[in-house]
Amino acid sequence: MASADLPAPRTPEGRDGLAALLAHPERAVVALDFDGTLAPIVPDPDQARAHPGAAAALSRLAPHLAAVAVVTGRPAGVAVRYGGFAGVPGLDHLVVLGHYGAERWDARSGEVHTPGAHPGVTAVRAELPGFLDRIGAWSGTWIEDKGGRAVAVHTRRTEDPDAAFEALRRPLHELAESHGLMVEPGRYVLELRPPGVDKGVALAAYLREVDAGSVLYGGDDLGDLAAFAAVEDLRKHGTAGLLVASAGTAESPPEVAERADLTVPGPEGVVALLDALADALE
Ligand SMILES: O=P(O)(O)OC[C@H]1O[C@H](O[C@H]2O[C@H](CO)[C@@H](O)[C@H](O)[C@H]2O)[C@H](O)[C@@H](O)[C@@H]1O
Repeated sequence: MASADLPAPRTPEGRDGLAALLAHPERAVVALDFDGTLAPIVPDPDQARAHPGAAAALSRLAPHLAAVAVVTGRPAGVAVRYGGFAGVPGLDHLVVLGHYGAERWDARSGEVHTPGAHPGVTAVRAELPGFLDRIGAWSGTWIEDKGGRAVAVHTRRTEDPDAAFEALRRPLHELAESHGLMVEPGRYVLELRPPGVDKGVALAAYLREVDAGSVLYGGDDLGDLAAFAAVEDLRKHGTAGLLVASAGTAESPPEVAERADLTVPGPEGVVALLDALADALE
């Protein structure tokens, strides 16, 4: 049963995706990015927390669905803590795919499975402060240490975050390449991490694992486009999918909203959508 509060996707594929979720929720997966989608963007990544209604909305929705997952660039354990996802009734089967799918936390076990430190990341973590000094990175450029699987360089707190970001692109690509890493660009952040997995690879594998009949994926940033591509590919092969952009601020990458079937205003809009879906299914 549809709810009056459910927004209508603007594409036929999106409308099919929503219809499939509502018709057969027991086969549907809802997968969401963390920063910018479930959690409002803030200047300090350590201060990011899920929207106050996020865990509650997910916990209302999850019992009706095949699965709920969070797919994030964060270490899985960090997303679990900042999301307040552990021990929430209804979220006892939640899965968090962290580090773009390299790590996995399962609510069932409470454990994180990680491939462990990557030697290239270990080397870059040591080299990066001196490297940024040498290339004259803008004042306010800041290194986020994400453990052994990635290191992120942020420009949000510089005087000109766009210029500081552009100035870093090439040198960081060269540094990453010299250590067998890749650069994942995001909102005023360039992340150096091992290649081989992305949100699309991780999402597609998870959907196969749970034998999903349909999927809703929501994201806000460039790293989410790989997951969008995975859903677009599944749609070509008969699995219905709804792509949701969490957008609406000047810094939201336009590519995300352009590719989405439905755009909602940031984490507030995402939580309202989850609640509307739960209303429709209850
Ligand atoms: O895949 P996500 O869940 O979206 O995580 C991607 C990166 O997000 C974080 O950075 C972003 O959020 C910060 C806190 O709001 C913000 O300050 C920063 O400008 C954004 O780019 C995080 O810090 C990264 O490690 C993640 O890779």
